[in-house]
Amino acid sequence: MTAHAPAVVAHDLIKTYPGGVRALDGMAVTVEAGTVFGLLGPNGAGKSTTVKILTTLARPDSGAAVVAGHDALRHPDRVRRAIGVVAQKSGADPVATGRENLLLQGRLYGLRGAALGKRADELLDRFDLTAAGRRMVKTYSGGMQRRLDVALGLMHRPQVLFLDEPTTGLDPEARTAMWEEISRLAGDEGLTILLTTHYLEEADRLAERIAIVDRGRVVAEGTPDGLKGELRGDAVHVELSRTPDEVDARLLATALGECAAVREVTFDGRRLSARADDGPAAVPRVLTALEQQGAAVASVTVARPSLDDVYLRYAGRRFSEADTAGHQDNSGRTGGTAPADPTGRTDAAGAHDDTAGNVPARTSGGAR
Ligand SMILES: Nc1ncnc2c1ncn2[C@@H]1O[C@H](COP(=O)(O)OP(=O)(O)OP(=O)(O)O)[C@@H](O)[C@H]1O
Repeated sequence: MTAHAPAVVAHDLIKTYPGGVRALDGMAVTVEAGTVFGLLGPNGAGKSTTVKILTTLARPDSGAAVVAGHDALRHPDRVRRAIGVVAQKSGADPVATGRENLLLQGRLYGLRGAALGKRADELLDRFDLTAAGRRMVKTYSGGMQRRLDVALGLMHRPQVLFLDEPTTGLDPEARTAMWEEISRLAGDEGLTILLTTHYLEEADRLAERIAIVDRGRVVAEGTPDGLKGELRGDAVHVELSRTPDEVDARLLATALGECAAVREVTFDGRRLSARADDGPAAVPRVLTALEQQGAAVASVTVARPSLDDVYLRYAGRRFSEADTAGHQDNSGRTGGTAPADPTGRTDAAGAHDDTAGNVPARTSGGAR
């Protein structure tokens, strides 16, 4: 990788799973070296599929991906040596100790002797696991296990670390601790981190740049503040007393549009959202306009734009709505992510993911 080359460049990625599910539909991502980049999207948006391709655990139907200066499709072995992967499901052996897991991981990457033990102890210390290092992993709390997963991903000092939903399933306290840890990692010299998340707050807090992913492609990209800044003015949210039907919703939107104080009116059930240059000043006019249409209002809030507002603007629906709809959106299925395959193959069919077979069974928590 040359000094200023991006750590990850992928474009035009298309991936169709068996059964016709188009998981990626022109996905593109560029991550500058030494930065934290967030792929933010609801369930089923295509984040994990992107990570699987970038980490050589799946192949796209078409498109290109270069990671740490190596072509991920032509030289997957070179990419694997340069990256660490923390997959959604823990890769640690539950009946081995934390330290044993680290030692095994290090051996898979060629570390031996004193250097191996030193690196394992260094990481146990760094992730506050020294006291638990000689205990079996099955006795660890969720947060401890997740910290060990990240330590495993770092054992061989990768240039690029992939964190797939690093805090999903953690309680709020463990999540905050993990955020602090990731922020610290981001300060490590030269380490590039690509994380996927469906937590708006997580992306906002950790990532220097964010790509918002919806239905297999990026719908908006920028810094969290830049993205929010693009949405001029305040967000005005009105909770109606009852859900308007389609005709009423249209009438209300027209009436609000005419009152000139607000723009970009959208409905999500009983919730109406709009933008206003001066939110507080717009509220009385909004209430009057709604009242004139006979709509009863339960509550009104005015807020600075959030990433949820950014998502709404670019994806045309609320993040929570899309997250709940999950995989139904582009697959027609309701089933959630396909079960991980212990062989390291990540596609349901697996047959065309032939590169995955060469990954050491425990490569930093890959495809499990
Ligand atoms: N092995 C598979 N076989 C068939 N369809 C799949 C497979 N893996 C993922 N999909 C489908 O591809 C789409 C994208 O899934 P993907 O897991 O990449 O999304 P995601 O954004 O990571 O979501 P999540 O946060 O739930 O993991 C979804 O519709 C999903 O159901």
